[in-house]
Amino acid sequence: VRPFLGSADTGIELALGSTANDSLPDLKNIVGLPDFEWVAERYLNATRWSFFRTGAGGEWSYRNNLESYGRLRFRPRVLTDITRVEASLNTTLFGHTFSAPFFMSPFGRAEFSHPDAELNLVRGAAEENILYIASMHASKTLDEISAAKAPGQVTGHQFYNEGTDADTLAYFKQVEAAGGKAIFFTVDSAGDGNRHRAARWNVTSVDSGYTYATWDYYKHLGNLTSLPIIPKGIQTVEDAKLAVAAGAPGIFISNHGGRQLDFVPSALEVALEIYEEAPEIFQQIEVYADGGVRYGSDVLKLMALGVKAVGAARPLAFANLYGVEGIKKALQLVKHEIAIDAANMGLGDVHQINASYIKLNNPTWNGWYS
Ligand SMILES: Cc1cc2nc3c(=O)[nH]c(=O)nc-3n(C[C@H](O)[C@H](O)[C@H](O)COP(=O)(O)O)c2cc1C
Repeated sequence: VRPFLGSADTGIELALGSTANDSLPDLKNIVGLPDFEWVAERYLNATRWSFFRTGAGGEWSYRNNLESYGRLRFRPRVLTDITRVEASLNTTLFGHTFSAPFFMSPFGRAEFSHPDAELNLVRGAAEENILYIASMHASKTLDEISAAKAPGQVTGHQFYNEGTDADTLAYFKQVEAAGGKAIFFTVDSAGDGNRHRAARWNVTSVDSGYTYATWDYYKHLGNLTSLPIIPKGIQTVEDAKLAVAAGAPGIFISNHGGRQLDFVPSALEVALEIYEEAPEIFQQIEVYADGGVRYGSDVLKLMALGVKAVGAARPLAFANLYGVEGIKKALQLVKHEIAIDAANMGLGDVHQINASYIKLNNPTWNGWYS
């Protein structure tokens, strides 16, 4: 067992270490996404903390999600005009324009960090014009989430195959009525997740049991809705190709935050595999990714390989301790980091990033960094 640096030491202990465990530090003292996790670990009770934090098995996938960004180096360019980079962040996803190439990944049981649960998530997303993808296992009902939406707000909705076609059709109709514009079909959870940390507190997956889902079933789902259906949980280039062949308008590279199967590749590793073996996929369809994203630089590394937009879940679950203001602050921090990091890489337009801005075949790629 080697020591694992879950979060870089950037001095939060020195600054906020005297905060009592039952109080939240002032939001103005939060300087980055990892700070919300530091707060949550001290503030939440063991059951709630363990539900959000858990990974599968020995949590190697969880750690690797965080650490793999640290193995890839940038190749920044200098003396280019970057003064308009902030204005370049707008990103169009499934035909709708948002303020950044960043979105909020779906997670269940948001009530564990705030009584208003998903209502804060959807409201914060609206105020910052960021895509929010609601979990099918949200604490609030879809009607409640829908009622909290701003007029015209575009949301995505996550789907697990857990019932009959009639149940699925009813859910899709509800999503459509709620103004949902895309379905994210979670495909990485065919079996239950082996979650030791969560099992100790009896808060393992909400989606347990064995799930029937095949590529034919994926195609069949297209008969039940006209919304784009994006498979969430793609982890190999083979499956990325099968998704294209099945007519998917997009794919979502994800390992469920390392919560389903231990020893699976991080999003960065999967994106690299697709980049090396079938780079045309990034042009053919929209590619989304998440897992361990905590800094603007993580977003940029995935985008350099061709990923269109990048998500995070746990940081938003923890930011929700502060309600809507926490969600807004988290989204503002990420947007700002993406912009200033892109500027320091010499990018006048964040969407011009490509693989020449990262060092492929770096000797540290296969080694541990921390
Ligand atoms: C507490 C929690 C609950 C989650 N619930 C769902 C879910 O209901 N559906 C789903 O597709 N993914 C779910 N996920 C996975 C996230 O959508 C996302 O893929 C992953 O957490 C990203 O990694 P990150 O938490 O390191 O950002 C959940 C993740 C967490 C942490």
